[in-house]
Amino acid sequence: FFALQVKIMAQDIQVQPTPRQITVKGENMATPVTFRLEGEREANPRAVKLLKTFLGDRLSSKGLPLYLGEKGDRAVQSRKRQIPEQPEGYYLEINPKGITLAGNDERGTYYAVRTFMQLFRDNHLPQVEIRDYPDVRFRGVVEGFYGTPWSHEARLRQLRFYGENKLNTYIYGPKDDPYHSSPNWRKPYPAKDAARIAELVKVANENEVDFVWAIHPGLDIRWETSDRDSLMAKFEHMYDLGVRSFAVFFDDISGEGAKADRQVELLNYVDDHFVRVKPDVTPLIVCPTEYNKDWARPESGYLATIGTKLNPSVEVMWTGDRVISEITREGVEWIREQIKRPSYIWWNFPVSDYVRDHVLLGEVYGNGKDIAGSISGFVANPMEWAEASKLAIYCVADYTWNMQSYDRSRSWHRAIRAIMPENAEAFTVFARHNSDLGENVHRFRREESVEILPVAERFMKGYQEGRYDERDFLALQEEFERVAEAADLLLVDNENEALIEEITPWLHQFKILGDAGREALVMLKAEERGDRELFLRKYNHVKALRKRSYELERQFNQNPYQPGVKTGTTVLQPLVLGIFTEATERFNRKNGMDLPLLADYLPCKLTTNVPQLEHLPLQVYPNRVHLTPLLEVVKWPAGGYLQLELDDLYRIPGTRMNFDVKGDLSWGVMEVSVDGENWQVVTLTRDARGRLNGKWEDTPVKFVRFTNSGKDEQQVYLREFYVVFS
Ligand SMILES: CCCCCN1[C@H](CC(=O)NC)[C@H](O)[C@H](O)[C@H]1CO
Repeated sequence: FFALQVKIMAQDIQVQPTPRQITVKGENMATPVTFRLEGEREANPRAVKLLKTFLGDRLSSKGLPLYLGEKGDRAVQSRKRQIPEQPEGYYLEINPKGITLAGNDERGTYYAVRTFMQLFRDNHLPQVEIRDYPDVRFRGVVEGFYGTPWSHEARLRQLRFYGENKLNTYIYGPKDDPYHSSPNWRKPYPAKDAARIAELVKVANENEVDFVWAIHPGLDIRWETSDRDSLMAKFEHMYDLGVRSFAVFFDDISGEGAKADRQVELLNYVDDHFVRVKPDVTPLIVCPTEYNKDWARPESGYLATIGTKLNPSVEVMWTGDRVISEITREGVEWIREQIKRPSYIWWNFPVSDYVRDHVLLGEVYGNGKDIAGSISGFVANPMEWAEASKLAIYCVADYTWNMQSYDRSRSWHRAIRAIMPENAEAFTVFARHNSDLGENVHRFRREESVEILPVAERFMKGYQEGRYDERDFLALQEEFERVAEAADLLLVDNENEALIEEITPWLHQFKILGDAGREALVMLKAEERGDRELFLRKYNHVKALRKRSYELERQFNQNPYQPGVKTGTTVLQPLVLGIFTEATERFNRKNGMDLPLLADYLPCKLTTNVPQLEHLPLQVYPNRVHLTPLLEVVKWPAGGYLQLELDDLYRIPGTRMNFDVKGDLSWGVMEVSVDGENWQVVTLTRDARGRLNGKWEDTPVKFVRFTNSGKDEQQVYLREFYVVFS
């Protein structure tokens, strides 16, 4: 019986991340009024500071002894053999004779204190022994996305969050910071920015987080000593600010900067003449140009060069089989062969810079639990929404510390309670329906609205076949009510104002979705009962809600890539549209009316024979359609075309393309057609910024296409491509 009881008690002891081994040694004990701290002179000063701040006036020269220190320190000598050998491992013991917090190294001691703080209750302490250590050596976040870099305050909050969750790495590499990348990577930071970096380093150290400063020189680096010296000088400048961990990113570049042997020569030089001569700098990290298997060209010999010529101590990053992909055992073993060392995973989730109108709040899943042996690090690339990214980061902390025990749902629920303790329920509803990315260029998708999906599918099928289960109807009604409630509760929540500020546009959209869902269900019943007056009232209400939704789309989160605010796109939005459409069509038939359905914009179909454009989502507005811009270079073959087919005949008062091409654009031809057979050429003029503009005011047309009519493949950046209709 006792063993069972002990087991039950072990489960209800919640420590984050999940420790490797907890043994309950007896009943809970009363929390001592005071503690006598032993070992503070030798122990990790950051651990001492954290513990003393936490215990405050419970510290005294009398009281229960609390032994703190690293393996070899006198205070924890008697427990030396109990301490795990692994880096950052620790041993924790609480019993009526005393408490031991002993690390295998300084960080281990710090983590023992963090665990103790989580176990602490004012009136009782569990009698436990914990032996714990992380699966993955380097764990954390790489701020490596395109778009608005995180604010200084957001970064400070992140570093404290990492300290609480035993993440030990933050890599500073925002693509749009001009001092990280071109044009100013050669220049020192202006004083104000430099002071902020120095503060980040200080707070990172307090939280036992390595602040890794990354440089992204590849867009315009010249393989001469002058640029090598510029890079060295910049690293010295960062060293003077307190930075002790460095990275070089060669991702998303082409041309000169992408040459493997030149990169390796530079990296080995930096390793030999900077990293290894400084007494306290951690191993250099590089993000290679071929950073995923999809882009790896065996014939280029790029990875082979990295594997055979790059100093073995340099860490090599990897995003998996594709730019955005789940990390599998097979995948990490493949890359390990190529680069002749474990890879340092750069996981491109929850980054959303290619689906900027979505927030990604879903569970962290799909990565192997058996990859720890083949990787040296695992850092997540987050969204530009720092607080919202904490949900996934919390789960990554859990997963990378103790893979075998990782449970995606348990971790996700704990993350929500950690981030929004008061409104955890409301935030859970919101996060459930804001997790998928929608159609996107990388074709990476996530589950969304998992619980309600079977009910929604069964209900819609039943409704269309003329009989549905009333219980399903009520379940959907309940869900839409929860959606509306959650939105309002979160909009007035003040426990995490930074988070609410980030997601407010999506909360407004979520409220509209909840209201529209409930009203669409009322329409359905009114139509069934033949209650014309009520039906028309609710019909108009839903259309008004839809219009408000569009207005939000154009007011918030404007950016040149995926402007707007999408929520519940995979299940709830289609469900509302489906119910509204079916009810309205039935009403029209029964009453000889022709109420228009929701102008779900003018449907517009894209067809193309340019591989990279095949799955390009369109941004469609009542009178415009935009192609989603692409970050990577597009290879446009000779004869390659892109065609937009409209639902009706329209004039085209304006069309604009920006391919970011300095040179000749005469290979590009724009044509329009009524029937898709006979085409007329549209005259294009090139404006001062190199953009192509055109219009077609003659007979209305149904098709617009753009073709590379030259004989060579063209390489362009799809910065902007839109067509206005009227
Ligand atoms: C240009 C082709 C798209 C690449 C997209 N990657 C980038 C580079 C990268 O992944 N490096 C490892 C940024 O980091 C970005 O955030 C992330 C996802 O959009």
